Formats: sequence, C-alpha cells, structure tokens
Amino acid sequence: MGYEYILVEKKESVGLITLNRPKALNALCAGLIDDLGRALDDMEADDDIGAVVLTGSEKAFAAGADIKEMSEKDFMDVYLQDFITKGWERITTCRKPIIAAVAGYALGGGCEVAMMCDFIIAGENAKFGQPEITIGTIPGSGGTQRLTRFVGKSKAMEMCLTGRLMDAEEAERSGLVSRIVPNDELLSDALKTAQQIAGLSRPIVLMAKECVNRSYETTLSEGVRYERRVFHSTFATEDQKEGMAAFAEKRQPKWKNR
Ligand SMILES: CC(C)=CC(=O)SCCNC(=O)CCNC(=O)[C@H](O)C(C)(C)COP(=O)(O)OP(=O)(O)OC[C@H]1O[C@@H](n2cnc3c(N)ncnc32)[C@H](O)[C@@H]1OP(=O)(O)O
Repeated sequence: MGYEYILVEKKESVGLITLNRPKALNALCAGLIDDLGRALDDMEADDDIGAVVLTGSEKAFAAGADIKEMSEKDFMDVYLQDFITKGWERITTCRKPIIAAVAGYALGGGCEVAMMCDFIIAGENAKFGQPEITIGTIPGSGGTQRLTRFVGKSKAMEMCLTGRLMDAEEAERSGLVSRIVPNDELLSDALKTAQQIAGLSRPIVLMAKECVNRSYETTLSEGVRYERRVFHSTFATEDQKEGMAAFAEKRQPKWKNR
C-alpha cells in the first residue's frame, strides 16, 4: 500500500521518511500519522535497515497537529478516540534508532514528534515551539513532559505558557538538539550519521538505545543497575567478541548482528 502524505526511500541501510504535505506545512493530519506508523512498521520489519531518518521540508519539519481537522472535534470525539496519543506513539515504540532532521518550523505536534525521535539534528533555520496555548489548547502528545526534560522547567514553562519559539542556537544551548548544521547539509549529515549507526552491531545499538531511554523512566540507581545488566548481556553476543577481537587485531569488525 502506498503513502499519501510522506515519501519513503531506502539509502544504504537507512530508511528515509520525508513528511510531504507542503501546502499545509506538513501539518500532522490523521492520514499522515497513519502513513508514518505504517512506514515505521515496514522499516522495523526490513533487516536491511539499521536506522531511520525523519525529515520535512526546508520551510517546515511540521507546523503541528492539523488545526483544521482538530477544530471539528468535540470532547467525546477526542476522549473516546484517545486523540492524539494513539498512533503518534508508534515513533516511541520503534526499536531502531530514529534521527529527526529538522529545518524550519517544528511547532506543537511537530516539536513533539521531533522529541519522540532519538535525537534531533537541526538546520540553521529550525524553530521549535509549543504554541498550542495561542489556539486555546495545550500540547497533547507529550510536549509539556518531554520539553521540560530536555530544556528544564523554566524554559519549557515559558514556551508552553506564551507560545514563544526557540531558534536553533537556543535549542542547541538548551540541549533540545544535538547539533546544528547548515540547511543545505542537513539531510546528508543526518543520513551519514544514520548510516554510521546502521553500520554498527544491530543488537548492541538496540541495547544502547534502550538504556538511554530507561534514564527517562526510572531513578538513577535503578537506571545504573539496568545498564549494568544490559552491559553484561553484551558479553553473551557474538558481536562483543568480534568487536573486541577486531580492536586487538587492529582490523575493522565484521558484525554478525548476533
Ligand atoms: C493541539 C495539539 C495537541 C497540537 C498542535 O500541534 S496544535 C498546532 C500547533 N501549531 C501551530 O499553532 C502553528 C500553526 N501555524 C502557524 O502559526 C503558521 O502557519 C506558521 C507560523 C507556522 C507559518 O506561517 P506562514 O505565514 O509562513 O504560513 P501560513 O500561511 O500560516 O501557512 C501555510 C498553509 O499551511 C497551513 N497550516 C499551517 N500550520 C497548520 C496547522 N498546524 N494545521 C493546519 N494547517 C496549517 C495554513 O493554514 C496555510 O494553508 P491555507 O493557506 O490553505 O490556509
């Protein structure tokens, strides 16, 4: 089955998903979220793919949930459908690493989707924000929670209460994005980074991702204990043997992904 609102490509072991609803600045309508979920299902099932890049256009990663679509809904619609969590959370359950390559606006649900990815690389013109308050609502897909963990209470509170946008430099200073690159290098940089990850041992990459994510869910001592157990588990893999042997023998490792 094809996709209506996204483009899906494979670039040397990396799945590339480009949000493609240009006339609406990639506003996240139900159809787009459905497309995204199905693309991630396909990429998870594809053994050739070791990492995913999610991107938009130079003007907008995504300008938020589709306001026109939302404006039709009443309380019972959103409550009974558990709108907006369902579907969107597919990004957070993807086991393969996902890099958000963000240029332009990443607002409301767009900022939330970027934060659901494993890390964000920003183009110089990127702008992040949770402006829902200006249209009479609040973030509904983790914005108040994830933004606070990324940038701290003071900045998150200001952004959620006023709708103020954060530019790429402030986002980098605040820890929301891992780094900034020129817009015309954004996609190639994100793909190169994803290819680097895809070239490592698949199970070890999954374990590292699980451990970092655990730090959001638990106490420091529980997290450290969890990490130690997973670290021990790496010693049960063929790739840990290969990686360390290759280092000692001064050669490149040949991963078996086992
Ligand atoms: C409520 C929850 C849970 C989550 C949300 O995400 S709410 C939405 C949060 N996002 C916003 O409030 C941003 C809305 N958009 C804007 O403020 C502006 O579009 C802009 C500042 C991002 C860009 O302004 P610009 O003047 O350059 O472009 P526009 O003419 O305003 O937009 C072009 C085109 O796109 C449509 N558009 C933009 N954003 C959305 C959106 N979130 N939902 C639906 N449609 C959107 C906009 O209406 C216009 O299309 P038309 O010319 O056909 O109206």
